[in-house]
Amino acid sequence: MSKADQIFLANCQEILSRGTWDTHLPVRPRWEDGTPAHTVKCFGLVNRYDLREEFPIQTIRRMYLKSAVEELLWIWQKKSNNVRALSTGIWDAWADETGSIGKAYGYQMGVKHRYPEGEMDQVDRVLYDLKHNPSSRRILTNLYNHHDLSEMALYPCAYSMTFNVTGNTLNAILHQRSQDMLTANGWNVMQYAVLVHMLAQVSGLEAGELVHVIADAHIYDRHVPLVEELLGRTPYPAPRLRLDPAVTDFYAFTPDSVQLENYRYHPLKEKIPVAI
Ligand SMILES: Nc1nc(=O)c2c([nH]1)NC[C@@H]1CN(c3ccc(C(=O)N[C@@H](CCC(=O)O)C(=O)O)cc3)CN21
Ligand SMILES: O=c1ccn([C@H]2C[C@H](O)[C@@H](COP(=O)(O)O)O2)c(=O)[nH]1
Repeated sequence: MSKADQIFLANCQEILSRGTWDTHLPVRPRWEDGTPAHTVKCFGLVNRYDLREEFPIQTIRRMYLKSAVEELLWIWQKKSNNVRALSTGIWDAWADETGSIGKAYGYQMGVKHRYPEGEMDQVDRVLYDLKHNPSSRRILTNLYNHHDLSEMALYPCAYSMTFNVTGNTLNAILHQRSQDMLTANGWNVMQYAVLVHMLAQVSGLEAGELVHVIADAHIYDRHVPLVEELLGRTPYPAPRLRLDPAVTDFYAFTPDSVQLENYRYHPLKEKIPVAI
């Protein structure tokens, strides 16, 4: 049984049974028809995924790993904030007429900062430190730049990665301020697990643990029946992740560098509506 399913189902069970509804509060997100999108939530979930044991991907519904990796590389490798650089339409609702989502995500990754070693952006600083300063306790990225928030279409949700090298193992903590459990929990976990695998491979390290810290873990009102359907399912074993072993430069990975072996999943008939 996939560990990612077990964790997701336990989180959802907890949110539905012990969570707090915001039905009586004014909320920002809307459904496509303009109705306020309310949620039930738990605060402060911490989930640990041991990437040495298995790849954390859900099997209780089909997960689109290549699309999730495409979005990850859009942010971390292309450092783009334009949805025209994405083949899926997942960000279209937040883009302006030029396709831009403002100074969010990839834009922040591409900003260069001055260091004694020269000018580097956040991704290049991580790659440099993993290679040259593996004992450093300062290897982290942060997209939550208060100075630019007013120019972001959506404030970053998965906003920080802290990397830590222990022996020959690369561990990481993903900090997330807000998590739409049904749409994006499995999506964010599998894409950041792939990132840890990619960074480990190009740095001569082994991927270790991914710790996911979620401040506001919520289920939207219209997702509750779908989550209840998923809670009744029996997960399959996790598939194996195959990352193209020939890639030694982070900038050479593509969504096709990632393959799943023996991915079995349950079909989900309904399309998941996303609150905007
Ligand atoms: N309310 C909300 N939830 C989110 O998860 C979310 C936002 N807003 N806004 C920004 C991004 C966009 N995200 C998204 C949006 C849509 C899918 C989605 O439709 N996923 C489908 C299939 C994708 C595909 O066809 O490749 C899925 O079944 O996982 C995933 C992430 C995550 N983020
Ligand atoms: O990677 C992502 C991006 C977004 N989300 C979700 C979390 C929330 O449901 C919305 C953002 O709304 P806020 O009011 O700004 O919190 O998008 C996600 O889960 N993962």
